[in-house]
Amino acid sequence: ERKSKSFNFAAYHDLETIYSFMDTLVASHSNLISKVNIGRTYENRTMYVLKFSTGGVKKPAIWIDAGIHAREWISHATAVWLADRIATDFMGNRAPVPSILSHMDIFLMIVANPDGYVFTHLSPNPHYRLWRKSRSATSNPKCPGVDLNRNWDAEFGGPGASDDPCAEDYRGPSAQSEIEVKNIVDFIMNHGNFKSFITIHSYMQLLMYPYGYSGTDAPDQPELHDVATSASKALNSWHGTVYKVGSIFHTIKPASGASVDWAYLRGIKYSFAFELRDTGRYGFLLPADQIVSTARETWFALRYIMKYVCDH
Ligand SMILES: O=C(O)[C@H](Cc1ccccc1)CC(O)(O)C[N+](=O)[O-]
Ligand SMILES: [Zn+2]
Repeated sequence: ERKSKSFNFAAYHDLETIYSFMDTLVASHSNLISKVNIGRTYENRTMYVLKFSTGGVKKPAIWIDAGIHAREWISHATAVWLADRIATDFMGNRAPVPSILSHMDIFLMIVANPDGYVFTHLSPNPHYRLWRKSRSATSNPKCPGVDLNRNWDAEFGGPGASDDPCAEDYRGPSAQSEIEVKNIVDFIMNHGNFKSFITIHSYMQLLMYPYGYSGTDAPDQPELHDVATSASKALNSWHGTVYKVGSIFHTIKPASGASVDWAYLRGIKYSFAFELRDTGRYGFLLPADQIVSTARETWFALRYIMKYVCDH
């Protein structure tokens, strides 16, 4: 039985509501969870990461972010549910969360692109609701925004990214030019002890690993493929949802400047990207009545990955 007060996990919420959910969660689990301000966005909103820790200094850490693409609302909603689940499993002494948290810290960023997320709530009109990028000024006043998943220093400017500000995969003027990306990079580099980097997107039902910028196998491809395959089986065991597993390049598309490749190239071996439900029927407009089942099956995969990382 969850004592998550009256928060409605089966609905999509705006930024203000997500931020107050975070405050409530921290307040009711002050021994486990803290809220870390990692900097501001282009439009001067605050970027928050939830830190789950049982103490110690710079324990090996796992990074999970959601919402780097504003329209992928199921990713933010899943991250909200995951935050509550990690807390309740820890408090309820439910394996494997206590043992994971005795060895590692978990950093969960529910909204990696706050400016874009707010923009998607301004109107149901597709121009707003289906916005993907950030909201920064570009060289073209008619086309603001950078694709924050093409702005990382990982083969920046390579295949699968555009130099046209009006393109959905506009990479920005230079690697880490976007403050939202720079804040995360600085946080992870300053910490210096991350073992796993997991980014949550939608849709297509995929569990992917590096590289996106090239079709060549990453040195750890065999192990990463095994972990992702086992994780997708754990996910499938719950509701029967089928995920495809593979490298970003071969599974969805070439993509340079992506966060997963950046993390892997920086030595964060266990780097993965989730593409949540569905496979196209609703796409980015996934009905709210699928939030909890999507989040729960995703937890089974994440739990597997975190336990694997903890054991290796
Ligand atoms: O294009 C993207 O950044 C993701 C695919 C992806 C995911 C992780 C690393 C590189 C690429 C696909 C999506 O989630 O954005 C859905 N879409 O193409 O709109
Ligand atoms: Zn995405």
